Amino acid sequence: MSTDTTAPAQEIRKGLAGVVVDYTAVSKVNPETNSLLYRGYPVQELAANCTFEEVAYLLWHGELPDEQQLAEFETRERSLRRLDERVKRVIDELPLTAHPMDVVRTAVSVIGASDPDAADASPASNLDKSIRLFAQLPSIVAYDQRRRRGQHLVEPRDDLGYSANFLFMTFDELPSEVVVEAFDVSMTLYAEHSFNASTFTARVITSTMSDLYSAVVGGIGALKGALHGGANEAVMHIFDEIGTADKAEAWLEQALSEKRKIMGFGHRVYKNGDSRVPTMKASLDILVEHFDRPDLLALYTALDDAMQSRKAIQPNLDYPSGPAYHLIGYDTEMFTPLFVAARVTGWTAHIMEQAASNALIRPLSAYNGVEERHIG
Ligand SMILES: CC(=O)SCCNC(=O)CCNC(=O)[C@H](O)C(C)(C)COP(=O)(O)OP(=O)(O)OC[C@H]1O[C@@H](n2cnc3c(N)ncnc32)[C@H](O)[C@@H]1OP(=O)(O)O
Ligand SMILES: O=C([O-])CC(=O)C(=O)O
Repeated sequence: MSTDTTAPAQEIRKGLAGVVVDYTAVSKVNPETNSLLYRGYPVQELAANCTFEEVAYLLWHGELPDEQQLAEFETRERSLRRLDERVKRVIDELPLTAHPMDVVRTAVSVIGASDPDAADASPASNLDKSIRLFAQLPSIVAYDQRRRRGQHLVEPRDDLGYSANFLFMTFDELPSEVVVEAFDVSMTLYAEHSFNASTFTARVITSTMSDLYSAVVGGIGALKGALHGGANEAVMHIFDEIGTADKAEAWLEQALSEKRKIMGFGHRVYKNGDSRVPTMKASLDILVEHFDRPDLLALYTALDDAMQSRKAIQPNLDYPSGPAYHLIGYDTEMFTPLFVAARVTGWTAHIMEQAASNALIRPLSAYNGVEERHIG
């Protein structure tokens, strides 16, 4: 059977590699200068000087909040943290065999289905929904982590900031300042990254005039994959597989001979290193010191060194984030849901941007199936 090999009118860029599909004012990734700007601010400056709440506000509003705006925003966020009984019931119904990303995806879906204003896509309503998801995702992730350990739910505390409360709800104790800071930095670094696969998914869904919750659920589905957000979990599985630093080189040799992708390395846009890695690595170093785990740092360094001499492919943000979340105390399967809690800010900023200047996203394909034929 012959196939239609008609040459397409335009060059096909597999995976849309290098294709510019729209403008965005949310963030700028510049691989040439190895920089990442959120609304014009270098992400390193935001990580060093701002809380994650301020960064979320910036992504949504385009400007950092002044003192009063921040106080109002914090009060509102803290008032929305508690989960509805229905969301808790649905989480309780899900088997522990379900991946935590499936739990988060389902919980967001339930929040959307429970919102009588789900279909209202006005800017005010979308902002409202974004703040609610921002406030409730930590409660969902913390609850799921705890139920997997047979522990009871810990209610949020509205005298704590976002990251301190997130960790408190997860571990039922007040976290040390060092840990809160490292976690907060990771949230800021994970918050936004232009037209990555999950954000693009959310924008495609928004472009059909679907609702914000549906777009976020789609984003979660896209983030789950190991080539995207799922890599932070996969990094830790690799570390477990390798065991100790002295085995890293031989492990890598074997993995590459089997044509395996080494998780936490490589990037579609950055080819000379991910702009966020030095900041997250500095936080990892602090956590290693705090938890006295030089062995983990040795393994981190050994695999990175081996990868550099063998392939010269740089680590991406998932490489330092995975071991950082491990040290903080999360189970490996919870790492990508932590990414969701951060990235919901970027997704929703893009959803609002797409909705404000919409065009249905519908590319073309070149046909390479069988030529026209007829029945009989
Ligand atoms: C927060 C984030 O989402 S960051 C991304 C997280 N994902 C990962 O860490 C998964 C591992 N990395 C990868 O699979 C890739 O680097 C991706 C998917 C992130 C980027 O992929 P692409 O831009 O499509 O790069 P591509 O796959 O074309 O790589 C170019 C070459 O480098 C190789 N390469 C890239 N990354 C890796 C890796 N992690 N391990 C081994 N080889 C790799 C490819 O095999 C390819 O080699 P080839 O030319 O001999 O075929
Ligand atoms: O930009 C990408 O392709 C992936 C990434 O690093 C992110 O989403 O943070």
